[in-house]
Amino acid sequence: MSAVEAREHVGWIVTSTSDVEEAQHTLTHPDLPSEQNYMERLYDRLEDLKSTARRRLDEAHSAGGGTPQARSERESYIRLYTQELATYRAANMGLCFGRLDATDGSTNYVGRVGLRDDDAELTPLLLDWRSDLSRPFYLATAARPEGIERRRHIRSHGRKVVEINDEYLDADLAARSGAKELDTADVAGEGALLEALDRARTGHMTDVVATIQREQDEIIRNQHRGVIVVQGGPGTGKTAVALHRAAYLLYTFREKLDRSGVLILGPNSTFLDYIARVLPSLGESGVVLRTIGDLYPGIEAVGSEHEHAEEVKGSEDMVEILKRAVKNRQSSPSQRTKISVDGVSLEITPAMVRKARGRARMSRKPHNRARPAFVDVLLDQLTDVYADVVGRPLHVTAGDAESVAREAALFSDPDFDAAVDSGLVDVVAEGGQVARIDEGGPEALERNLLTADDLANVRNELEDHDELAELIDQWWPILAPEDVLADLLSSRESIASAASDYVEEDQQALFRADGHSFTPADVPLIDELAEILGVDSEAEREEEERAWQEQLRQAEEALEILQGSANMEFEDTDSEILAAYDIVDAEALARRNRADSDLTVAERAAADRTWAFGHVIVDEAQELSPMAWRMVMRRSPNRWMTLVGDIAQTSNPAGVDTWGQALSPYVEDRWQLCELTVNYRTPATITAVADNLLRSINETISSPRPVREGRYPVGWHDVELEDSDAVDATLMSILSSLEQGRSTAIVATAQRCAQLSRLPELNSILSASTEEAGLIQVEDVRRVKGLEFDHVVVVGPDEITGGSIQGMQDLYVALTRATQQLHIVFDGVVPVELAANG
Ligand SMILES: Nc1ncnc2c1ncn2[C@@H]1O[C@H](COP(=O)(O)OP(=O)(O)OP(=O)(O)O)[C@@H](O)[C@H]1O
Repeated sequence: MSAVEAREHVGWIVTSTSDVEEAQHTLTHPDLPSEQNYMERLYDRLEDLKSTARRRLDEAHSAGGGTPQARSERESYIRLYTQELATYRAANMGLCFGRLDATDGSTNYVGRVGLRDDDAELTPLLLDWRSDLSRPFYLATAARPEGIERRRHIRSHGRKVVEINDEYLDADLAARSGAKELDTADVAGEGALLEALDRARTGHMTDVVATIQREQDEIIRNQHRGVIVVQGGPGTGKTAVALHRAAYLLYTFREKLDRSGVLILGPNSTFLDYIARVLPSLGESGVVLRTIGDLYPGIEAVGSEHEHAEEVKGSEDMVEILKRAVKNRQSSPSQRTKISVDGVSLEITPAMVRKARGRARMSRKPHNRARPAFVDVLLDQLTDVYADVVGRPLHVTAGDAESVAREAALFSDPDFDAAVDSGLVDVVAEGGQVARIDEGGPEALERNLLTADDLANVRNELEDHDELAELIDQWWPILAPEDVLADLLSSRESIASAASDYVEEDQQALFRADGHSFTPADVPLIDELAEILGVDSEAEREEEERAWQEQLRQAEEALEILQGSANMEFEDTDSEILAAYDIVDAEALARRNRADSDLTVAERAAADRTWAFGHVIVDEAQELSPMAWRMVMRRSPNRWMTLVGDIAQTSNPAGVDTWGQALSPYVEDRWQLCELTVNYRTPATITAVADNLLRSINETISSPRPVREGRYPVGWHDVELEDSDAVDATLMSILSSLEQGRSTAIVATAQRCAQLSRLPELNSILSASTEEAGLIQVEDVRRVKGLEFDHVVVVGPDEITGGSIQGMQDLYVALTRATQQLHIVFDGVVPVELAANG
């Protein structure tokens, strides 16, 4: 399908095949003055609303004191006006970009934000692009006009309207408007998009709200309340769609999502930085942006990983290995241990510890939360031992006096001899030696000299027993997930024990030296361990709530005391005198110590491992390993998710091969697949080369249709890569041939990047480049996922394909990053997969 056919596919009425230059040619539209007036009116109204929000915000800030209720109301107002102000500020650029003329004669303007007049009827002046009434702006076609007869695209610079293009959805009206006007207008609607696509790229993505296409809009507004998967090739706008969907959902389900938050996960921090401005430019700030590497609160995974380790750690087998690693920390002694309580020596046998461990395991609670069971069973047994030793009358039936005396020492009971003499001790002797001392049976128990209170006291004493506490910490320690993982990965013995069924090579892959920082592949393991251990924010919250109630009780007590003494002090004095209890209530007093009350939902959600997000969006979702899916699914108990990705671009060896396989453990087949089929980034000249490679990766995946033909052929350069001078000279020659003022990425394997960054000529160009003049960067091929540049120079394609298990996919990603020009620098051999075009 040609670029023009692709444009028809996305729903434009194309009556001419003119290119970008022609589309940009602006005819003076007869409505330009009236549209300029309307634009002025909109901006004036926006200014009014901004100053009102600013004034209200100032008032809310300066209002002091008040009851806790007033304080919390004030905080809500501050949040509300801050958000309003951010929305109005964000709407400043390109405030209005469309107009819809309906067949019933009504007219609506479409823009970044909804505006109403301040008349009595609050007449709508501008529709928010996300409102239902705005939908035909994105969806209406000649075949399905949705009650619209004309769609107008308005381009402006600041307040100045610079271009108006009309699309007629009604043939009669188009004819009445005159054929010439119709042709030009129809092409110009397309021109708005082509102009946007042709624009020089900075290091940051921009929103596409004025030019969202039909198939994209259908996904953005998809009402399915479960999992939707957005599959699309490179440049089809998956990221754009994901971000606009977040803005749409926050607008449409504001109340619910304001409370629960939206999480957007991206592949790496460079990518998050690249997309970070899109949502604020749409007026949305309450979204948590994270990578898998920083999704676990308090952990920042910056280490790098060998891909074999990435594969092993990503496999779901790790769940069992981690469980074993935790089990291995639940130990029992190999010998009897003695502790002394009130001068009484108590013996703890391995069997007693094993019994406690068995009971704790049987509780089926996570490790840390099973510890109380372990402690309980151990203390019960020790209390019994104490009772046996101290309180229970014993009965001697046999044995010689000497042996009995030796046993007496064991019991540290000064009255033991007396007990033997009086026949209270039951010693069983064999062969002239004491074989064992029986508990004495039910009658003896009945005669136990310790009361229930005595035993309770003994138990309390055992609870506070330092030596015993240390032993318990050895046998059933409280564990932190990051410590368990660090200990496991840095000990070959621990790995061998926990992963005994792994082959040597896989065990090796897990090992790393002590003190190594965590990698992104470690983070899902830490999260899994947090589950196995029971590191639970819910429990922490309960604990916090208990602490809060305690603070409140203490504050009430303090105020009561104050009140009591005030009654005495002020008995005969002026009743008008204000006492502390008049102006501070218990809650306000207690609240002074509470620091977290001002946190936003996004801040609280980001800090809480167990936060249940209202909606979760995953970009480049094909990169998630089975372990990472487990982690992400925990954040989305309601399974309302938008997963965006392209399985042809999977570079994680543990990543997704098929969506069904990745999702079935969580939602079986209850997920919806939406596909994007048009490539907005890469022109056809570049796509042709990438398509050759795609066929080698997966024959069944069809490549998206490019919307632009492209002005430049792909450049091929045969250079000996080990000859640094030659490489330097080639790169210089390529860079000087590129259109200036545009961004350029030189993409290679990490190893080759290290060589490139030492090339003298290139280095001086790199350090002198600026964003304004067109940034030039050297980028590791593993870091360019999701990004785009005007020009891309791929160095050493065969090194990229041979450099990793997913090398072909990495090269495919690299080839599809350019919006304008692609150059390929190879060393004698062009990978066969590209050769058709070499
Ligand atoms: N409707 C649109 N109007 C204008 N620009 C668009 C539109 N859709 C996509 N684009 C632009 O096309 C480019 C590619 O979009 P995006 O990065 O979202 O694609 P992607 O499918 O996520 O690509 P990849 O999988 O390769 O990372 C971006 O510059 C984006 O702004």
